[in-house]
Amino acid sequence: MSGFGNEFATEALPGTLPIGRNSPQRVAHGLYAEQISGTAFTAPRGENRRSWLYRIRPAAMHGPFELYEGPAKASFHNDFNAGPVTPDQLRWSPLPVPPSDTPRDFVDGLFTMAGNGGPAAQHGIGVHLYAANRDMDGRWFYDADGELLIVPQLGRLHIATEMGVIEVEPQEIAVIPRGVRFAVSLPDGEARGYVCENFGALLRLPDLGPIGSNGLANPRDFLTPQAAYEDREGRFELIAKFQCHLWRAQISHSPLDVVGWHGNYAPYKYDLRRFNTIGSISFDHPDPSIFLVLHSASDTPGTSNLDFVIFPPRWLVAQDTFRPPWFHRNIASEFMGLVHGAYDAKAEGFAPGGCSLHNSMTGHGPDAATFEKASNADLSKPDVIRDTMAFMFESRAVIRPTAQALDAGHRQRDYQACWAGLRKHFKAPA
Ligand SMILES: O=C(O)Cc1cc(O)ccc1O
Ligand SMILES: [Fe+2]
Repeated sequence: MSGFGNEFATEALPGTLPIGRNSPQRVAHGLYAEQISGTAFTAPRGENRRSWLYRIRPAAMHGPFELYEGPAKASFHNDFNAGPVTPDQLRWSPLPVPPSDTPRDFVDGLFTMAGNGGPAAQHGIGVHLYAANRDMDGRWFYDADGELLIVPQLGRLHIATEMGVIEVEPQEIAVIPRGVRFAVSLPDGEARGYVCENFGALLRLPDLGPIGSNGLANPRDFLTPQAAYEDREGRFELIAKFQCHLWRAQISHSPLDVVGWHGNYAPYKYDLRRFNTIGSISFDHPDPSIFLVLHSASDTPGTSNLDFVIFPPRWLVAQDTFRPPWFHRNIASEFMGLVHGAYDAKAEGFAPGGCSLHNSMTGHGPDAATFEKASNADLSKPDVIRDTMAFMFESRAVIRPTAQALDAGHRQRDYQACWAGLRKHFKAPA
């Protein structure tokens, strides 16, 4: 179903949805009615999100939760290192996909890189990578701490959720709302990518200001699944992330048993290749806010808890301009990843599947090779950047790397050397 944040109505069996009410005395087909709210009941109408689910069994039915002891216990968390945080520029090579004798499903394949804030404060983000080689089989996961923005880099994901099935491939994204239960299987046998866990206000499309009523990510390109349900019984597992910790409970049925639902709180996907990129047709490289796909607002207007920004294929035509990203220091903090191709500010070292972190006021920008090339480029011709998809999770607060990210084998400890070759060109006039 097409549209961002629409009021959807969908049923896998005809006649499931009650008409003119949400909670009739008896629901069709012997189903239970259940509401899931993603915003305060009294949130302004334009921001209010909730859905009504008509399901075989209510979500309350499962065993008691105990702390989860599986592999993700150590690697997937919100322990963002309360101590000193380095202002160094940081970069990592791709997280290796686990070997076949090390089974890791989507949840156990999560590896927390960095973050800020937390679910208790209801602001901030968790930045995670995943590398998996197994389907989630007989177990489902939900994150009570935040919505999950999933950015696949390698391999497709088949995400079966309470509200229907989403299939995504690299260069697409999926967003799973806080609390919605799901299982991920891997049609290609293995998968790797990035996850941003948003503890703050729900992701939404940005205002467009003078751009007008179209452009950037267009609402109709966001897709929400139609209802699909499983009627399955057995000895299964429900994993929850609740206040930074993972929990597990026995469940004797599939929680993906929603036969019909209506509302505006639902998972969705978006193909980043549909992004209508807007840029300079005169001079100067614009601020990267022009590439904003989705954002999570903070209490300060214009200053986001999270901006999800992409760097897609585009033409570069600006005259008398250094065309790649400039050297800069920002108040905001930037975690970058590369889904596909090469990034125009880095000639080498930023590989697909890799990531970098440039925190508040840390100087960064084009590497030495990119600077030399772009400073001498022939600007009489347009330049085209093809076959690329980089992205940024940008946050108003410092994105604190975890101890395991700083210690990781895939960290590039020589990253700063990419600027060492920048030569001194200055000559004072005689
Ligand atoms: O490569 C980066 O650091 C991201 C970035 C890109 C850009 O075009 C302008 C500013 C910026 O931070
Ligand atoms: Fe930057």
